[in-house]
Amino acid sequence: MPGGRHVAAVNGVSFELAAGECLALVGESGCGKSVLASALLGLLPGNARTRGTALLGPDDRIDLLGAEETTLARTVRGRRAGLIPQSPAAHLTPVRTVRSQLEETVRELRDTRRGALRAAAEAAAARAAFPADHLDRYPHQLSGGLAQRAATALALVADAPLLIADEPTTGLDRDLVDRTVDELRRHTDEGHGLLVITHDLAAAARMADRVAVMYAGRIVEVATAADFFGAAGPRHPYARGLLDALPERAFAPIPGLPPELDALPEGCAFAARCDRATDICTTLPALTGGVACHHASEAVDA
Ligand SMILES: Nc1ncnc2c1ncn2[C@@H]1O[C@H](COP(=O)(O)OP(=O)(O)OP(=O)(O)O)[C@@H](O)[C@H]1O
Ligand code: NI
Repeated sequence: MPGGRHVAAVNGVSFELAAGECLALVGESGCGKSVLASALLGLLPGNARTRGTALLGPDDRIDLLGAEETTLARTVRGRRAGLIPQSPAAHLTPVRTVRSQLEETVRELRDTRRGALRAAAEAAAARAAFPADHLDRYPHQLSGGLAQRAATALALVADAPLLIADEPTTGLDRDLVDRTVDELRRHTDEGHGLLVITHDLAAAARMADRVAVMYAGRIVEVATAADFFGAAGPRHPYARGLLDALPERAFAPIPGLPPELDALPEGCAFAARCDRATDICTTLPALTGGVACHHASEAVDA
């Protein structure tokens, strides 16, 4: 960071994602979701440091955190791991139309004959609800929502075994959110792995097999979507707070603010906002059995 400050944006994160599975990563703004996505794809700024391993398999397993940039650029990004970026407009090539970018991707990745290129590009656009009569536009001629759908179409056409979608439905109205979510679910069911980052818990409930909740740079809970959104409910007090904040539930926001990432407490980062916190919360709870909370196994007042 400027001024030589050091920010631990993501810490001790560990999870698995299978082919044909969708994992939703949720959590408040600034908790480290996009940094995690960028780290996995080697897209962090040059002054960022990563530690650990992130294996992408099953064949030709590669450690995404240890791989050389040239390897990531040539063989991983776009081919083995796709990204729908959080700011899609900035990632589209400004001087080329959406159609030409889609066709180019098809041409690079598949052995498609010329006539089939156009059809493949148009099919991908349709899947992402990108209107065919806008295909010949340049990125600067697109609204935010259209740029979002263009990025989704590009990711779908690239057909990578792993797709990381960072807020793929921002700026879309509910109808389009549902269409996009259903299309991404279909993509997952075709055998792709999907890590979807979202603020939209309703979208997560609609598409995810499992949910990972991030708070101040750490994963504090991983649960099946059925448990998380169903009768069992989340077990981490923060995760419960996220659900309770929804208008269709208690509509009760979590009081307080998350800690600054350059001034994290040694213990549980949520303790200062948590009504269950006790002395033990000054030590860091490990993620065991899917939850990182000293009080997770205690009964909750309804
Ligand atoms: N290049 C950078 N240099 C320094 N700090 C950064 C940099 N990029 C991100 N951060 C910090 O890392 C933290 C995590 O940011 P990140 O973008 O991952 O959050 P997020 O969970 O994706 O939030 P949002 O939901 O708003 O997209 C933030 O506090 C941010 O200020
Ligand atoms: Ni983000």
